[in-house]
Amino acid sequence: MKFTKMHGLGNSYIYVDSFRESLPNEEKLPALAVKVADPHTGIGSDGLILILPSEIADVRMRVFNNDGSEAKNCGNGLRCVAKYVYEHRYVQKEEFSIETLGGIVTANVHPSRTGEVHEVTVDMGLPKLKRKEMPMRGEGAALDEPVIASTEHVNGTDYTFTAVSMGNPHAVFFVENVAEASVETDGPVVENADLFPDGTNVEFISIMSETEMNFAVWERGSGVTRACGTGACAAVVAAVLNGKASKDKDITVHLPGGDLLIRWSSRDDHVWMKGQAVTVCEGTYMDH
Ligand SMILES: N[C@H](CCC[C@H](N)C(=O)O)C(=O)O
Repeated sequence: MKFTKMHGLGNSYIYVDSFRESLPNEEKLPALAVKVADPHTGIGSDGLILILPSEIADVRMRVFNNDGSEAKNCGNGLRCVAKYVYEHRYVQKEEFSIETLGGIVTANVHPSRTGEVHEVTVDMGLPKLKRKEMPMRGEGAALDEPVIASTEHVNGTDYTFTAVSMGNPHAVFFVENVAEASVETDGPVVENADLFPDGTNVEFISIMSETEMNFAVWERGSGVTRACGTGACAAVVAAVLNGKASKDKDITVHLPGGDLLIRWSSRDDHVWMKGQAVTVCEGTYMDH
């Protein structure tokens, strides 16, 4: 199976182009994601991303984490898919739509004079803030309420976080210093809490200024990654909701793998993300 390995700020995936490659049967996709992601017996990545035709957008992206679970969205993946489909001339325009399980987004590539794409802007659409939209468990009217700096009791510990869905769920914690955040202990506890029927991604944020924040992430289904595009969007939304940042400003999110520029626009309430997209290599995977 031919593949392309790409990354956004070190958040890498194995991309399979279904316009060129016949895909394995549906039921084999989770196991394929686990196999190709393995750094020793596979190719090595945070998961698998499929590039597919779409009936409702210019192209469709499917995302599988390295545990085989399918995700509804992937910000770094969207930028790499946009780079790939533009450079392979599947689209002939610089602005086009991408279908995800979490909804349709709009990508804008910024090609160099040689037609290569190194940076992409994505309109990630509306953040979803209601408890039931994460989804999170709750009762009655609370399901229609946002979860802002809410303290929830998880496995005997109180956790205070803000919940934001970018099509996929994020629990955002504000900490003094992300370097001291207990990403690998609190991350999996929150990810797998009964509170989240579908699990959740877990972000740890420290605010540096009105337009800058540091970021660490425990991703649902992949663990610690160097970057999470949807997580960076969720972090900026959570910061605004908590009065720690403002809408309509380009906020630099410093992720372990590099920086993303995120803006929550008051014009249409959409979240915009701008960042790199890099092709690492192409090859043939010998499934076994
Ligand atoms: N682990 C995520 C999917 C990948 C998201 C992340 N890599 C990004 O760039 O947004 C989830 O299960 O929702």
